[in-house]
Amino acid sequence: MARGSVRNLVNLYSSKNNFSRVTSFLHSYRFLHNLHSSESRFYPSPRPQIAKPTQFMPSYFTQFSDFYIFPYFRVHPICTLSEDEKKEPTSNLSEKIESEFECSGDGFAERINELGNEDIGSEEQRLNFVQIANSDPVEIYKEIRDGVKSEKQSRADWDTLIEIFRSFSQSGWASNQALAVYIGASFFPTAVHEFRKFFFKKCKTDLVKYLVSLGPGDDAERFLFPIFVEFCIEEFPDEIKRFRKMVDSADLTRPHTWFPFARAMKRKIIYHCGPTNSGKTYNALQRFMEAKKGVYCSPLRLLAMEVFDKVNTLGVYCRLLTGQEKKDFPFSNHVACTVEMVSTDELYDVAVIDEIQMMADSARGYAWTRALLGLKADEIHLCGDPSVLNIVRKICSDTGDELVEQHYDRFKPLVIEAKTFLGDLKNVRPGDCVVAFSRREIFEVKLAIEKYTNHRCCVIYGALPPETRRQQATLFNDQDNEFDVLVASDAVGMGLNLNIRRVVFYNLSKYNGDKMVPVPASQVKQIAGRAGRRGSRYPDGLTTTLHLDDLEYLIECLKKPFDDVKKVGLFPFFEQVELFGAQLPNITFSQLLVKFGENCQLDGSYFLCQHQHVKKIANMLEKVQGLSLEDRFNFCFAPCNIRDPKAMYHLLRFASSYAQKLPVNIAMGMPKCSARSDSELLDLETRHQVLSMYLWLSNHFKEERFPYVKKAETMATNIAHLLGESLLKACWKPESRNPRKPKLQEEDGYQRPRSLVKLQEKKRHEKSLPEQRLEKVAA
Ligand SMILES: Nc1ncnc2c1ncn2[C@@H]1O[C@H](COP(=O)(O)OP(=O)(O)OP(=O)(O)O)[C@@H](O)[C@H]1O
Ligand SMILES: [Mg+2]
Repeated sequence: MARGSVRNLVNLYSSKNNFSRVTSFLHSYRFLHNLHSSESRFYPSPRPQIAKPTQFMPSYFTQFSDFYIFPYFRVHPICTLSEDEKKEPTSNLSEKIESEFECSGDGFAERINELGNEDIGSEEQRLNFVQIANSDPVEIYKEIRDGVKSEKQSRADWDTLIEIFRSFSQSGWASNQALAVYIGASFFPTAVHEFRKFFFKKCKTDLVKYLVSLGPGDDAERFLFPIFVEFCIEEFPDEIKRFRKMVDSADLTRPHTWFPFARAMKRKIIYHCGPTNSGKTYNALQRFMEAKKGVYCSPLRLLAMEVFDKVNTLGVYCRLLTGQEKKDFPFSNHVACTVEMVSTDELYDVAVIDEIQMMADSARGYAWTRALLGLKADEIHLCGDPSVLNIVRKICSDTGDELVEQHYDRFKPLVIEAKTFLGDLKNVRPGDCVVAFSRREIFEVKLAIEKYTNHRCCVIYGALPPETRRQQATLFNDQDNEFDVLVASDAVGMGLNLNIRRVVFYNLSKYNGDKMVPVPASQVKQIAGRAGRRGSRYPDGLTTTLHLDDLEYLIECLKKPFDDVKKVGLFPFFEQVELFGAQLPNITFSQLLVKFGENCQLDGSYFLCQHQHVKKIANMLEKVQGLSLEDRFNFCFAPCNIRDPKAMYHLLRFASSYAQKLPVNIAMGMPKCSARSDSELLDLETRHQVLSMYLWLSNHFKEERFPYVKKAETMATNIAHLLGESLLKACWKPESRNPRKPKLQEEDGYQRPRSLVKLQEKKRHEKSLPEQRLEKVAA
């Protein structure tokens, strides 16, 4: 508090009329200050979380011996002034108050001045108010509790009192603070309702008058809250205990302590930090291959397959493990797996975690976090951009691991080309990769290029099986054929080594499940970085946009420094959800997940990964009887496209058979030939996804319950083959998987895509467009 403010306060304090208002203000100010300082220490994220007072405060209550509430009210009354001092404040008072309030507050002096202008009534009342404001809330509570019937109040005072309690029951502040004493948000309104009844029944006139003088709002809330806490502790011990147990079981703080074996090791973490195409993965894989026993964790099945093939070719025997496939190699000590599948039980000499920046991914981030925290390896190589470097440093200081940083530069700078496409796909050249962000656009581009030029296009997008993507990549990389252009979605963005000369962005906006949004800069960098890989036919990379309108955004993205990620993803293990669920019988699994999300506690460096996908499947499986909680949990993580009703239907069928203890069968025919239309192509994609799901389930449940694994594998291989064949001759207009959805573009012929960036950044586009130039930017 500034010295001037204290003087002001002392002056006000000495003026009789304002004595109690100032005291009450100090009261709430001190109270706020206490709470505020605990907030900033214990609520590191903007989202209110439940403080665990055990960690920082001495115990005070005997019945709840490990938490402590509002020490100032109990230990120091707000102003420890003698009676004489109260009557005649001296200049020493300013020092006294100042030393007690070592904080400053915005608007504090203004508030004091405001108080100075308010009149609060008779001398007797003033003294009463001072006494009440200085009283210990425990005493106030006891007085109400032990009192007889409430005294008669005026109509106006009752009305104000009702307003005060209404405002208290709706106070977000009070509801949040109540969490610290284990009054849950859902129980808070009931608790306030009971508190109100209790208060109205027995309160004394002085107290009512004092509250009325404060009026509805912050001051009254701050005054009432500690009394409310006393009431709750005495009246609702069972609710408090139950909620507390629930909160403790949703404790996701200190996740590094979940892996005691990894903590017992002294691990060496090597962070290969740099932009795309700088040799990060290459160098990490060198160590992996030299090791006696190693594991490579991949962000994609396709990349795991690539490493599996590559290291086996180089004579290092390696297994493959993804959610869908297990390929053993005799005498192998090495394994290439998808990051979700990595074992934290096995001991390794060297582990590689590729694309470590994916720790910050809103849905899958938890898998990278788990691998980093839990892998039992003497040496762990992380490959990624610098965005998570700071948080990895913090994690390593928490875990006690040694961190070595190796920084890399791009082998060759990425060059931005301007004014080469001019909105016309006819300007496509061999080695171009045209990037679009929806399946529909991908086929529109392919159709247009093949119709108006002599080029043939390969396609890569998320719904294609890895085998088909790989076949398309090989076709594109191979020079001895007419397929010299690649049309791809963002699925091309990670790790794959393709012979791309130039990445051309068809547009720079994508649908985020709700609306069209600009593609984030980090993703633009990642995708553009696919051009010009070392050792490929085109070591110098180029990138551009189809439309000049988008060029400025591309330049901006590539110039932008990497984000500094502040939080990485976490998701509870099944055991944590199970423990939490035990506190909440009679709710559905999907409700349980929602409750967990609401109540879990996280450190400031972590966020809870999104689980809409999981909740949607949980909802669908709700009616299936006979599944244990663990079965439900596992079914919910099956790789199922939740927007595809056919895939969802098959998942439901698999779960129902499993629950009835029947052998789970595929019950799906095999198409005889490749697709002749887009709807047939979509059907092939869905069938492959269903088979992939079957194989995934067979690896995550008892295999004997899924007796048709061999058949599913054969069918999946054949369908991937049919998909490849279909894509070679695909020359049809794309259809939507969901026909009811409004179409983003017109059906007839090739339409110029509308640039969302253009709309969103109209202002910027009013400026003159950049001159034709070649600009070197390190991506
Ligand atoms: N020292 C090297 N000798 C030979 N080839 C190399 C060397 N370093 C990297 N390469 C090759 O350069 C290409 C790019 O390397 P790498 O895949 O390791 O890059 P990266 O930094 O991991 O890129 P991304 O971020 O896109 O995954 C690969 O084809 C790799 O084989
Ligand atoms: Mg890499």
